[in-house]
Amino acid sequence: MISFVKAHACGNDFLIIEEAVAGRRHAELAQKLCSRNTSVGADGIEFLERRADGSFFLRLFNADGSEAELSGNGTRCVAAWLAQSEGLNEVALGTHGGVRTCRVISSDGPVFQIESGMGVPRVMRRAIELEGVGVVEGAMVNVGNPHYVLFVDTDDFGSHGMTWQELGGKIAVSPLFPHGTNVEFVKVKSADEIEFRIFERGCGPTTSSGTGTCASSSAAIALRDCARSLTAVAEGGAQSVVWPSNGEAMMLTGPAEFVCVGEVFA
Ligand SMILES: N[C@@H](CCC[C@H](N)C(=O)O)C(=O)O
Repeated sequence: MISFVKAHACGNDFLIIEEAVAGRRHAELAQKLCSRNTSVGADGIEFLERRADGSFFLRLFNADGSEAELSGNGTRCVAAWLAQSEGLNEVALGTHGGVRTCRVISSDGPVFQIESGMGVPRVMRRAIELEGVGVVEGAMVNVGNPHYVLFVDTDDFGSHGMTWQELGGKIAVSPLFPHGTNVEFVKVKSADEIEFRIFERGCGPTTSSGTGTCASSSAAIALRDCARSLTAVAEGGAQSVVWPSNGEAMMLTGPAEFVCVGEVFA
């Protein structure tokens, strides 16, 4: 049996498991335990390593067993857990995408509001050509992990005669991105509000993404003249970002909520 915590951030859900009990089974555990029909179900697993010097390191595995550099929402869920279980109201969490420092702003029962330093986004305008689709105009954005951001103005976020889920699925696995990419479809609603949809690498359509929020927002700020402080609304809810200047870290604020703790056969 493996002990876990389940938490979500705007519906983007994660299991938190101590690295010490993972053995070398990270990918296998992710595939097994993230299954929504046959196990607990989640978009990914955050494996929490406690290092001898007192620092923390997170390894994120997507539901398909692939390892990603980091998750913004998953990191926030872990920060909320460390606040709840160990009273750490500010914590630095190492990830393969860089160290993310998270600070509890408020809490109400199982719901925590947390501000996270998300590093400096890198935005590069880039048109891509997809077989059977044609040219797609968008931007490659790196926020510790890779994203491709497209701006759309359709009611249903579709583009190129496809639903956003269909087009997102094609872009995510295009050979143009050898390591795959997360994909966001962004609508600018006003100077300080965007709405977006997310096709996540290694997991598919999700209701929210922390790094996706940062990628979409930084692209909207850099390429669509949006305000440096804005609200990004996904299907699972809103998060807010502040990006003081292109060379500075983006700050992301949003919720994390505990669902349950338990033990699972694995
Ligand atoms: N939902 C996450 C992103 C998770 C990682 C992603 N699937 C990847 O492979 O990069 C977030 O909140 O950032």
